[in-house]
Amino acid sequence: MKTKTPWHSGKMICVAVFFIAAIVTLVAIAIVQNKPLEQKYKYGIVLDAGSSHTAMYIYEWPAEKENNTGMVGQRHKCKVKGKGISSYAREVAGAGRSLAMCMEEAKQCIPAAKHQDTPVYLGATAGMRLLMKQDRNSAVKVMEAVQQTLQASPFSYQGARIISGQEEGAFGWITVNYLGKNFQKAAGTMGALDLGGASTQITFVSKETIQSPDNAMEFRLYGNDYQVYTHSFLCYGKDQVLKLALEKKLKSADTSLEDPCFHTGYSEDKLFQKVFDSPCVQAVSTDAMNKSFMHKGSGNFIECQNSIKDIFNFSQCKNSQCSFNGVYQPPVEGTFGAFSAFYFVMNFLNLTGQSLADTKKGMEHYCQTPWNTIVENHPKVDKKYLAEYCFSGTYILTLLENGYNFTSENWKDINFIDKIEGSNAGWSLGYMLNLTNMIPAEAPDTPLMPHGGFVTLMLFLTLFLLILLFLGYTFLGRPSCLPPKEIV
Ligand SMILES: Nc1ncnc2c1ncn2[C@@H]1O[C@H](COP(=O)(O)OP(=O)(O)O)[C@@H](O)[C@H]1O
Ligand SMILES: [Ca+2]
Repeated sequence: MKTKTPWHSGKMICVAVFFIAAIVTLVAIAIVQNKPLEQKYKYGIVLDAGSSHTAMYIYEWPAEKENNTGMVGQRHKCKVKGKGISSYAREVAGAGRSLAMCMEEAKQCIPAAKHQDTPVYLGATAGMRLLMKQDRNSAVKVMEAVQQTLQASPFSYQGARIISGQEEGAFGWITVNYLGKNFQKAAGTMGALDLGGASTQITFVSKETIQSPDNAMEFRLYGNDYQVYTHSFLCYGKDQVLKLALEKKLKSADTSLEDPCFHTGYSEDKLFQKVFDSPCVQAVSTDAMNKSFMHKGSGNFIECQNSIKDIFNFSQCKNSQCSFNGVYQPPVEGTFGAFSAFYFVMNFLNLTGQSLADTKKGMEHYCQTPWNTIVENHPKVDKKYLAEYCFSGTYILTLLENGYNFTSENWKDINFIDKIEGSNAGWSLGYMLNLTNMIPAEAPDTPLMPHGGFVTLMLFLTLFLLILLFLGYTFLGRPSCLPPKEIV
């Protein structure tokens, strides 16, 4: 007598084939679905036309994640050779030409197929704001020249304009908080301190209701409302402040000037024109402009600080409190990112992580070091920068402590930063994010789990059910719906 097992029955073979086919299909689908999607990148270009120089930034981001915070990163930075575009007032075509090399780099860096869809923006800051005051006609022509160069590139030209001080401050704040992924954190945002050559910006969220509309900016980002205090001080960038400081010390009849903000042994013949060529200082006669004076250092931090205090007006304030020059400012709150020249100078001086008292001691020591020692110790550093670090560091300390009212308690809340997650801190990223609508007002709906995770989970659950079914069949006997075993 032979017993025919169910495995030999046509029905069971059929079921088994279906089971196996189903598992193979599921595994295949899961593998295909989970294969990392070929990342499609998008690109954007921003030219930061500063008073001292222009920098081109190329940003990139995965196309399908453009509304997630922190997804846009800096792919490449190109420094334009030569000075800022405002220095081309007398030879405007040169401003356009100066950008050509960086635009060429952009063509190499961004895949050709993407050129047409890559937006390019140029934003000019305080150098051009000053030229606009001094010589409007030339300023307009400089902007036209840079516009022409950008329009001639294969990228999608989106505009070249002089941005306002409020925009410069606010977009710097957006950049640091976007890169720090702070917009979706409960911990709050970080203030932004930007020091340029011709202006400086302070931007932060204050508990206090902003008392002057010029200093208030409102944003709704990722479902949260932010009221931001911002102010840009034109002429208080470090290059213009040096002119303001020299103007205070120089009399038109002087042939030499002893300056505590420069090192002993430093001595340089300078034209009056170098000091008085800016709308930030009082004009002098053409005669006086052509004279020169011997700029000599005496290297004394305390005296330097006292001389720098003279360029701030601390006396008048129409609001509950002010920073300086009658500008309303609520008390500083929270942590701050201090970038651009704040970082360059304090990083050079090795004073980015010290207490306020130690920072002052460090400055005192640095300023009294003789010029020849400084030159010997830093043979590779550009002499122009090198000569000015004592002045710039002292100005930074004075601006932060006496201007913005940072104290020895909250000094540690200032972080001197160059980059966050590989991208430079500055207004340019925030500017592009804003213009491309990449920061949504409301938080995007996020699925419970990523797609890949979902497919994997479904696969495991299905396998688990199949195993249960199989075990159920072998241990508990055949379901009653199957035909009874035939005994032959
Ligand atoms: N390595 C460096 N050391 C010191 N200062 C620097 C260094 N690199 C750039 N700077 C200074 O940083 C400032 C940048 O200002 P910039 O962005 O051109 O002007 P603005 O923002 O006012 O239009 C300038 O004063 C420039 O001299
Ligand atoms: Ca700048």
